Amino acid sequence: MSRISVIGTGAWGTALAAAFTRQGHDVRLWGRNAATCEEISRQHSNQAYLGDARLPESLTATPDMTVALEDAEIVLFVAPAQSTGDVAAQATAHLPQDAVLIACAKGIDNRTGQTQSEVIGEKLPDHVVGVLSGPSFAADVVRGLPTALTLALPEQEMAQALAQELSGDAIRLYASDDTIGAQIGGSLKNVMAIAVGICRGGGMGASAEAALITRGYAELVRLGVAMGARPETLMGLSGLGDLVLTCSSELSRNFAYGIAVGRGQDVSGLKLAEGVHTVSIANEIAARHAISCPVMQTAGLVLSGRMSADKARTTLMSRPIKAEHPETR
Ligand SMILES: NC(=O)C1=CN([C@@H]2O[C@H](COP(=O)(O)OP(=O)(O)OC[C@H]3O[C@@H](n4cnc5c(N)ncnc54)[C@H](OP(=O)(O)O)[C@@H]3O)[C@@H](O)[C@H]2O)C=CC1
Ligand SMILES: O=C(CO)COP(=O)(O)O
Repeated sequence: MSRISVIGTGAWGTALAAAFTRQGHDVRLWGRNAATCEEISRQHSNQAYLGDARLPESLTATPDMTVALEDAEIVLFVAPAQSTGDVAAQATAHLPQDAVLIACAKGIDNRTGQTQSEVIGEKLPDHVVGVLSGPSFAADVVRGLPTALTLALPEQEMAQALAQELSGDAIRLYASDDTIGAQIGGSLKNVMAIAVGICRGGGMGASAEAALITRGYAELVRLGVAMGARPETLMGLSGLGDLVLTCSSELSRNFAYGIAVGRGQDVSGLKLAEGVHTVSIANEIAARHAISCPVMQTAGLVLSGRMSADKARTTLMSRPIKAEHPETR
């Protein structure tokens, strides 16, 4: 049994906290909203983010970092990607010396281009920093449905030991030492899911969606490898696995966001879609590495209002004809 602290009382933080509590760990949640913390601790629900899902009675949440992080052995960072740096800075004064930190948000810091583990590592340089990522909807995990994820730590043995410790009936963890690779899939699949959503919302057909997923995956691999990911990691749960989930279910907020854009609907009230915040920096990084990413680039243009969904379709369809796998020829 481990003492786990979870930073973030949104859908994913709360779902992970519930799942690890059910697996017998001593879990404490931190959230910035005192009323949500009170609801989790006393009513065992988080209506705003997880509707009627029932949380374990022994799970408590607090807006006080000192209380949340007391004696923590493992700390999961689960605030939205662009706020990870802020919450990591807030945690500095309260973290036990040996706590292992795990980045759970999916996105690239749009000020620095850093992955989540790099952001955390910069603020908290004396700690081991790992990554938890893979195909997993909070709505499934909070209900105890089976999920498999990648747990990456800088050393394989350490990852293996922690994967063993944290796996249980509902969460099965696969160990990896590719911390960069385990974050690229989760960050870029959000952008691809928006692109595929635009295609769905624009009524472009299932064949076009399959083409976008496949060509989007080719971009994800090209850019991921340039950023330091191992190709096999991108083929795994945190890459292909998450791309498949997010591009095929309307439970995905990124996919749903894309659908709304494709239909020409107002997106201002929609839930967090991390791809919207990652697309520009991902395109910047691709340009820096001279990696061709037409799907991501087109998605960026549509999302910033500089291109219509129809124009995106004709742009992608009229690109020069080329080999499917130029790198193998
Ligand atoms: N939902 C899912 O199924 C999954 C999500 N993820 C990833 O987890 C991350 C978090 O997503 P998720 O929990 O779903 O998001 P939600 O939108 O459900 O919740 C976001 C939470 O973060 C809080 N928050 C927002 N800004 C800040 C800030 N600046 N400082 C501290 N807390 C803040 C919000 O608090 P408040 O209520 O006060 O606004 C809220 O509790 C994302 O990167 C997402 O991609 C990964 C796997 C699955
Ligand atoms: O990352 C997720 C599933 O693995 C959740 O996807 P959305 O953020 O698009 O809902």
